[in-house]
Amino acid sequence: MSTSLFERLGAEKGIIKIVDDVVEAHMNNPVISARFTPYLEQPENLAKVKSHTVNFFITGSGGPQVYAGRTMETTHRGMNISAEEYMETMDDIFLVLDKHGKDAQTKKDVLEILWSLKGMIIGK
Ligand code: HEM
Repeated sequence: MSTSLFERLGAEKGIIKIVDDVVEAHMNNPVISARFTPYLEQPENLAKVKSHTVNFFITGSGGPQVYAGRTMETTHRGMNISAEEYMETMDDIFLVLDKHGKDAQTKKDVLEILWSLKGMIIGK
């Protein structure tokens, strides 16, 4: 029997660590940091966005259905996110998955999810 992506990402604990590291990587990525550094001044808001993102990946990877945040289109509407910025977020995510020792199949599964979301996030 194959292990779910949720399990391979380390279940809730593993996903929390991955999201923490990805957000830190975004804060340090010069192409997209301006989108994220303002949240350093709003710790409560940052915690809420992080917790929604953790729940989004728990739900989307085959864990319990817990996502209660907004849709991807609603969340990113008005941000006018470019394809380049989207590629940078993906790069950050894959560097973190490498750092956490995730295998090629796991990264492929994550890539499939991110690829399917791009039309809901870019240029809105
Ligand atoms: C790679 C695919 C992406 C996924 C899966 C994703 C997912 C999410 C999720 C789940 C939230 C929280 C929604 C909520 O709190 O209701 C969020 C918020 C946010 N995302 Fe994304 N996102 C992606 C790409 C991007 C990109 C490319 C940018 C900009 C460079 C971006 C900027 C933001 C910002 C600034 C927020 C906070 C919005 C707020 O405070 O209202 N996201 N994202």
